[in-house]
Amino acid sequence: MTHRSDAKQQQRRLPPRQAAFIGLATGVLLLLLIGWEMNVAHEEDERLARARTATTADMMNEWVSSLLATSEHSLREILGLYRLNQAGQIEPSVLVDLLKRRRDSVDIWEDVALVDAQGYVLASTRPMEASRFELGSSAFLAPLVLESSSAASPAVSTLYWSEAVGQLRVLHALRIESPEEGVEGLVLARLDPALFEGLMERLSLGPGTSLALVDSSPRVIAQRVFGIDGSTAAAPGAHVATPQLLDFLGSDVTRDSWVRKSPVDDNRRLFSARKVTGTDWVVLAGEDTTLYLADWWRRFWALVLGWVAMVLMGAVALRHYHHLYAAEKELRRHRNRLATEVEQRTEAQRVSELEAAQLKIAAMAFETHLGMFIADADNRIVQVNSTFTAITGYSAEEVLGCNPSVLNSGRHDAAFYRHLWHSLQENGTWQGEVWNQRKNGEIYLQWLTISVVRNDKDEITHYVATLSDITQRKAAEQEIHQLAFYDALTGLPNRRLLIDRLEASLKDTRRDSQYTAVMFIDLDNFKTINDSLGHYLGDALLQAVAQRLDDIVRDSDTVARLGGDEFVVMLHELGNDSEHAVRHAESIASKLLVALSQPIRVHEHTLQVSGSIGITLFGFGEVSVSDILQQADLAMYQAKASGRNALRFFDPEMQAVVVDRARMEGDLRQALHNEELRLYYQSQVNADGCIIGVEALVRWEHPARGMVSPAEFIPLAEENNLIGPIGTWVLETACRQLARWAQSSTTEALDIAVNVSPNQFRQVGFVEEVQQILERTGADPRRLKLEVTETLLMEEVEDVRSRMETLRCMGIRFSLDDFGTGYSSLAYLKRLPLDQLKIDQSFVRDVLEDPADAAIVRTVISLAHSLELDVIAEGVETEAHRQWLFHHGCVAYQGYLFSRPCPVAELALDAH
Ligand SMILES: Nc1nc2c(ncn2[C@@H]2O[C@H](COP(=O)(O)O[C@H]3[C@@H](O)[C@H](n4cnc5c(=O)[nH]c(N)nc54)O[C@@H]3COP(=O)(O)O)[C@@H](O)[C@H]2O)c(=O)[nH]1
Repeated sequence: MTHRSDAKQQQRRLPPRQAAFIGLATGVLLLLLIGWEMNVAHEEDERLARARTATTADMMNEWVSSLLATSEHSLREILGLYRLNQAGQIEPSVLVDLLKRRRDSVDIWEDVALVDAQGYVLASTRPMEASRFELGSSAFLAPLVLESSSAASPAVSTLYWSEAVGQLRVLHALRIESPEEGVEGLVLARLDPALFEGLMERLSLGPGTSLALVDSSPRVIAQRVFGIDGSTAAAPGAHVATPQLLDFLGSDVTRDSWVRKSPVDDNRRLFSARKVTGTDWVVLAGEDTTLYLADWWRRFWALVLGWVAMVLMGAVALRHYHHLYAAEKELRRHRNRLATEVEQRTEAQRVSELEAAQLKIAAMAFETHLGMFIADADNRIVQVNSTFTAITGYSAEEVLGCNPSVLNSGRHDAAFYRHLWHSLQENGTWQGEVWNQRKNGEIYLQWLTISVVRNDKDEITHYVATLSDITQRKAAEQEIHQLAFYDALTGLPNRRLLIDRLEASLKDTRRDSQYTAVMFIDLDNFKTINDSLGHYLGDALLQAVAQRLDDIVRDSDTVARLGGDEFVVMLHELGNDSEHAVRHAESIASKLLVALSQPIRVHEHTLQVSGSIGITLFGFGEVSVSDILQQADLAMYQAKASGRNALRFFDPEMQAVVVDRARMEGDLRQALHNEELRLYYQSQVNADGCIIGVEALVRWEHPARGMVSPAEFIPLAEENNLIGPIGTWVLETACRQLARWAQSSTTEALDIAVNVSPNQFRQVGFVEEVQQILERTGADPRRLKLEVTETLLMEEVEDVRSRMETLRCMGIRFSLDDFGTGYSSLAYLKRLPLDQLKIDQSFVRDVLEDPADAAIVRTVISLAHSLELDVIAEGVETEAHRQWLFHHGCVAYQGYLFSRPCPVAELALDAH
């Protein structure tokens, strides 16, 4: 019986050959499984690396595109300036000035020039620029001027050797063309590739990554390699013509990726390539394969070693089995029972050894570079891997049995988790970004994937979660975003973001019909400070200015830095009432001017700056972003021309006025030198109609404009510090006339009244100058009357009084001009050494019709009488005026009734 059953068992048991075959098959199967698993892991690691490099390449593409968009915008602005120049509205000298300001405000521009279709330089920011660009010989420039089909939008060049700077550079060019003239020329901006490299340097990407900007030749414009010893970045100009890159450049695709040895440092990398939008430049973001596959190799070797161990154990087991089988055969007849037991034990041992090997492989697979934890159906953690511990800081012992909520940061609300659980129940999976908290309290961002495991009865048995820390990637993305849209020095929005916001605001205002104000701010004396105290202090000053501007506006408004010392403030939602919007914008701009002019403490220095602000409003009607910025810029230019620390609004005619004023200012500087000023005289008569004196009134005989009224050029002279020399000339000419008249008995008693503007009167040395003129000309001071206005008396009254006293001691008299139109304080009438009140012509004009004007004139006359001052009325045009004035006690007159201002030769002095 025992023998029979032993024999039966012996028949059922596998012969050693079959067992060896099965063992071999199992080994091969496991090898295949390992191969499959490693392949999947390799693809996954490569996919993740590709995603990372793609993100970096996209961001870099976005960044470079944004810089070029800013450059393009400014090229178009320069095109606008060129048109104004062509229309004669901008002087060539002003054009160069405006080009320089545009260049200083675009970070990536080194120089900018306007060239005509033959390549002759019309205007350039580089004083030593060659006078002609060889357009025809340049493969880049020639098509722009010669081929009518080439793009109207700007184009970027490949790297070229610039003779002007003696280094490699790239050009950004915009064609100037019109339907009538065809191609008229080019706007050319020269870009220094070092700038792109400098910007890349600021990125702190992960180790083993590289970034390159390549032109279409293909040569490196700029490259950076991050955090790998022995890896070198290529110098600008290095050729990187790999087959993959050449294929990519020659194809229509705009994005691609490949793995190959870098032609620069021979390191094997995975590259993601992007064509920079609107150009044939390429951004290449690379990641070193040895780094992103490091985990993969660790797992590969662990699995291979595990497999080898298992094969060895299997071989040992088989060998053992073979021995036992033989022994069993040998002892079959004698020790059937014993052999059966041995066989059973052997079988159990074999199975447990195989199971142990399989478990070991599974455990190794669990140890991936992603954090993993498994929770049971009650959501209690049952297993974590070492990467989980590395990411969260929690060891397995600390979290086993705990709810995963131990990782919660508190940043997500209940609705977030409700949605997560709902997705798990419905779809069996959920993935997304989650803010979690490490054991040390640090909050970090992770990418979490949760999958549900179900049994045969479709009941949930486990949850498997993988998590990866994406804080660094997010920080890099944020950094690139910051660099693309914000100014690195001040942290304010840059030109690109400002343009985006302006575009958005244009859409909003069209919808809501609300005004938006745009203010262009330029610091008046920044360049001097920057040049004299150094860029370190200049930068600190700009940061302080940015802070001040930002402090004044609302959070919903925008303060942006365009570059250099140019800032833009955008005030949103100013309502639909234009007057209210203007008032509001003016009040904010005034606050900004006050804030800017306060002393600024910067690194032991106390600095003082001021600003000029140009304002434009939009909200109704069609206008483009470019128009808005140009309007504000021109308004700012006018503010600067008006004497700085000022604000100006733009209106439709303003552009022409600005240009006209700039030209007139230049001409006025020449007027004295060219002897274009003339002194006219208007007689002043007494009650009998006899001339008792004259008022000296200056005229400007402009060679092209004819006779220019002082009402037009005196304010301009005041704003540009020209009033001093002009006033001196008037005074000296009038005094010479007095000296001449003193020689004739007919004219010796005539007075001359000379207008003195407040700025002229306040000038240091004015009193001494009057004295010197009197000495030089020999004029009798008692015949000289200085006409001052009320505005002079509003500030520093003591100083004014003391100067007037000194001049009066010399014998000079004072007449108060335009009395009644301004401050009209009785207090200063009493305190100041005045001799005469002059009734303003605006009251005399309507004295017969307007009872209010009549009352004012009566009051001025009686005031003069009671203060024992003379009184004279100007603007007397009719006999009725004269009679009314005479009737009310005024016995001195000036006006067209008696004579118009005229050259001295035409004065009717015989009436004296
Ligand atoms: N600082 C200086 N200011 C000067 C000087 N010369 C002139 N001015 C000021 O410019 C303003 C305009 O002057 P003008 O165009 O010469 O006008 C004067 C007269 O022509 C005009 N006037 C005189 N009589 C009449 C009249 O009957 N009707 C009429 N419509 N206008 C008349 O009034 C002006 C004189 O003004 P006032 O000086 O207030 O007496 C003017 O403000 C000048 O002051 C200069 O050398 N320096």
